[in-house]
Amino acid sequence: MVRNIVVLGGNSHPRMTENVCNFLGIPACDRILSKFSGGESRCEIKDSVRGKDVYIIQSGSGHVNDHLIDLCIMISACKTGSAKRVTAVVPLFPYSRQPDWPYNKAGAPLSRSSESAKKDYTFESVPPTPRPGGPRSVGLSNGVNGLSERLSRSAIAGDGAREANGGDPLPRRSDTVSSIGSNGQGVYPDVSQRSFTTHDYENQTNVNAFRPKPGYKQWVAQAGTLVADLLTCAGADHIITMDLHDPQYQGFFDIPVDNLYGKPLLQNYIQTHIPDYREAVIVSPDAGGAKRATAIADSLNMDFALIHKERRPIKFTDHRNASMMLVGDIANRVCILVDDLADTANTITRAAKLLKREGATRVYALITHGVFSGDAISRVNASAIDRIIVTNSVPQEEHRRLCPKLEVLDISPVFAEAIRRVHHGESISVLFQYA
Ligand SMILES: O=P(O)(O)OC[C@H]1O[C@@H](O)[C@H](O)[C@@H]1O
Repeated sequence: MVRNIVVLGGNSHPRMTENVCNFLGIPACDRILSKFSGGESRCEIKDSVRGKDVYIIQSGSGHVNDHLIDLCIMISACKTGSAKRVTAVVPLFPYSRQPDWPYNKAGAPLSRSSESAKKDYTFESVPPTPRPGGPRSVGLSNGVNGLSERLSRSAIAGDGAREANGGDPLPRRSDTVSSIGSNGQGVYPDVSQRSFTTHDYENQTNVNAFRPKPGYKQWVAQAGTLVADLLTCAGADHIITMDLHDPQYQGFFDIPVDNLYGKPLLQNYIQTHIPDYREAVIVSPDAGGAKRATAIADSLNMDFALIHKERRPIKFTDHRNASMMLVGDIANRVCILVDDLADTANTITRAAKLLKREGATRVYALITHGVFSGDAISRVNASAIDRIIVTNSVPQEEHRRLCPKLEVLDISPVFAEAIRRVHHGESISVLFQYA
């Protein structure tokens, strides 16, 4: 039992608050956190925080914007309630991953959350990974070869082209059959009516909305700085988070940020759950995550391979689509994909398909933050991934119910210990070896 600590939970991850309190041997702070009928947040702190060291647990998932504003209000409420210090404990930090500029070359397929899109994934990039003399992918057994053909024709035909036989606008999305309506048109004629993912930035050909206007370089709001400022202005003295997509994001703050690592837990899983793991290959599904993945490969003395998202033109007419290319030999090996985040799960499911096509015997995906937005769980279920392991940096109960391939590693002890150490002014670097 630690003294003078108050742990206050937001609404984003009640299980995490409960676990952390159990580890620390203290009850969670009593509070009301709800909404007024007009939609504004209502926050009342029912226990005294005067002179206390307060830790507010709120993760960046679900209703992210509501949770973010609730976090700001809770921080402010504690500060004005005379708390000595307020630390925001944010296992998955919101708005720390957005691209600062839309890609101006073509890329991955659109992803979306429509109910109608929950089957018939091909996991193909269009065109497929080029291999000298290599065969084209045959797609999954759920049969979308015709679509694959049609889409590759569309890629070659170029922007605005129409199919010779029907004259319909060509379909643009490549990974679900249901993206093509019965009239042959994409089901999302209006970009404003559907969810947006970072893949939309990559694939500007899907929607005219991403075509830059002549003479104007499109400006993308960089909310990361604003969010850092909001938390600091609200009164946060300290941030504890885990596996920031971009570790440099810590520099957006002028208060201390402790960025804990998921690596020791993931590493421990490999050592204890994957038979003959030293014969397996660690794979990064994109160049951005290579450092994270090689760190694990180096620690465990394992081989490493990289999937490179090729966004440059690979032939004259294929100027609009990204392919994934494997760098490294994984034939007849178990592959372990390592990434910080699965959001739409587009990246890892496409990577898994590529790995199986290149001869992988089994594919694991080890991910710190399993956001699984939209139809991601269905996508994972239908994919070539054999086992997917995530931490509970965001709630995983529902995902686990829907996905038999999913295993969850509990990070509450890491956060509880980080809180205890920060409270006592002890070093937290030992947690970087935690397993
Ligand atoms: O493909 P989804 O799951 O949407 O997004 C996850 C990917 O996007 C990147 O920022 C992450 O590092 C990860 O590679």
